[in-house]
Amino acid sequence: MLRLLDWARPAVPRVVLGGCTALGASMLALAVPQVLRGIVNGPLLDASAGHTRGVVLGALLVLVLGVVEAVLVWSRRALILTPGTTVEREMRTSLFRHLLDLPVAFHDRWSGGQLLSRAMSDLGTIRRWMVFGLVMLLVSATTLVVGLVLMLATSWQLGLVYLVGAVPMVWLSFRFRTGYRDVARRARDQAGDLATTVEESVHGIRVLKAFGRGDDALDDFVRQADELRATEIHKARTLSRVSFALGALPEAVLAVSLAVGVTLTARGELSVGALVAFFATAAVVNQPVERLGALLAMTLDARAATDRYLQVVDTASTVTDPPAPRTLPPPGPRGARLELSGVRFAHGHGDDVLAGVDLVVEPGETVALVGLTGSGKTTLLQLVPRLYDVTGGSVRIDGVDVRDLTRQDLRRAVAVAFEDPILFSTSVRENVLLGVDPDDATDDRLTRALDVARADFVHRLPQGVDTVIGEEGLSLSGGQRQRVSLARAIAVRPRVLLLDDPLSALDVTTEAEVTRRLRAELTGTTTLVVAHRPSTVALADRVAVLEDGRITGVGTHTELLAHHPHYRFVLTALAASDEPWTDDEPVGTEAAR
Ligand SMILES: Nc1ncnc2c1ncn2[C@@H]1O[C@H](COP(=O)(O)OP(=O)(O)OP(=O)(O)O)[C@@H](O)[C@H]1O
Repeated sequence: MLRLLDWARPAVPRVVLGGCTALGASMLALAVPQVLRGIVNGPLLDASAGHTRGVVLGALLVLVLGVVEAVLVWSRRALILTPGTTVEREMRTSLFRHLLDLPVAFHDRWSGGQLLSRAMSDLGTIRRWMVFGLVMLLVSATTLVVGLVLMLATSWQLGLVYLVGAVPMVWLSFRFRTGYRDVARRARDQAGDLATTVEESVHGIRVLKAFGRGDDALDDFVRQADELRATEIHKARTLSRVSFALGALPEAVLAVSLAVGVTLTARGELSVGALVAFFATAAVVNQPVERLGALLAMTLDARAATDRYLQVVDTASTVTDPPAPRTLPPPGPRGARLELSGVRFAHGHGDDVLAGVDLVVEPGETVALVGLTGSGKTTLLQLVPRLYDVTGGSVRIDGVDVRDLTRQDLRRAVAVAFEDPILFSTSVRENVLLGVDPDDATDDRLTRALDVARADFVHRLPQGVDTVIGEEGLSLSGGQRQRVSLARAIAVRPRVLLLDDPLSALDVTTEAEVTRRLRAELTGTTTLVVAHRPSTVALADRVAVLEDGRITGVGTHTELLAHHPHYRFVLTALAASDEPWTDDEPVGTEAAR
């Protein structure tokens, strides 16, 4: 948990100061019994002393000590509150920054709910522990030690009785620590799974409703909620057992001490004042002992939360900037040369999806990538902007390996329109200009991109391009979202444009219009487009066939149709699942032009 210092360092002075005030308050509480001893042994029992005056002075001193203690307790809260929230914000920001930096492969493995629960409830737990648990644990431990010393000094026999009683308490605390640690971690992981279920159900609410599977989702949720409840009850039982023991043991020890103490006083071996002081001190010391269970539980919860937090933060990003980055040569008038040589890739520890892809897209050229479903077309596209890194071979833009560029330079040069267009809950303008440098984010750039993507419907939205579109653009239709997403890729004016079946949700007329405009616009851009429809192939100068993880044919549509059996097979499969495909369809360079 020392690792928390990485974020908490600036807050340390105030936390230490807060800890000191809390300690001061505890010490004052321990001072009260000593005043009592003075009162009992002095003005109360000593007939020669001025009774009333002494008692009143003593009472006044106790009052002052009480008031100062209260002020110190208040100061602790005031001192620690702000740094606690600051540390939480810093840790949350670090986590989010890191999540943005981690490669897509990481996000493939991690569910949203697990990340969300780390960012929210785990960090809340860590903050509460830092500002309360940690401080109180240290203060309680110090109070305990100082109190024990005072008790031993007051009467070594009674102090010894108390110390012997402390042995089972320490043993119990250690046992509790081992048992509670695992269950605390399990509860947090289960809460993360539950959050994932909520997130997925809300995300897929339309599917659940359309298929009438709401009850199944609810059953699933209730099962997970029950599991979490069982773990929480197990946790609470473990804590209540130790809390009971830590509450009852000191009382039992006090009962024994009382018997021993009264005997010692009766024998004249201990003054009445010392006896009173011992028990008043024991009453102060018992408070932290009784709190110990809850504080230990809080600490172990915070430890589980810290482990979960560090698990993400310590995951190294595998897609990083090179130590000595290269820059791309100045852009040519026709776009960049995209070259994939011997490219291999496997998702996780699975089989190779790409097993030696060789493909060159010349400057300004548009190549359509065609292959059966699951052949790896989307995967191949994602290797260019380094959403994943190749496991073999290389991807080069104008002769420079994409891994030798900084990610910022690379993403300025490459833009992608994904098949599933994700839009953010911001305005159309911000969505479209997302990848454009702020200095270049002009109205002209926006309008032109919207025009080419035939997304001019946005001008008819209530606030035009400033209309905030719903979560993931849900308030737009599928085709509208695709066009905004396409406009976003075009607005970057990249050297290399990657389109993953970007027009699949458009009607035939709109698609033909977008295709025409794209062809006119893409003269200075090299484009690789995944095609599922003949009309998308119409965009292309050449077609590349992806088969068994390799490019097995490159040529115009007509050439491939004549000589490539797998191409014909893919086309038949695509045509069967889509619109009719005929030989005289206006596709390929010759036909399209
Ligand atoms: N994130 C992932 N993790 C693990 N495997 C994946 C992942 N994404 C894709 N795959 C697998 O990789 C293979 C290629 O998938 P990919 O999406 O690249 O195919 P595709 O040719 O684009 O398919 P489609 O035409 O249906 O869009 C598939 O077998 C798929 O199951």
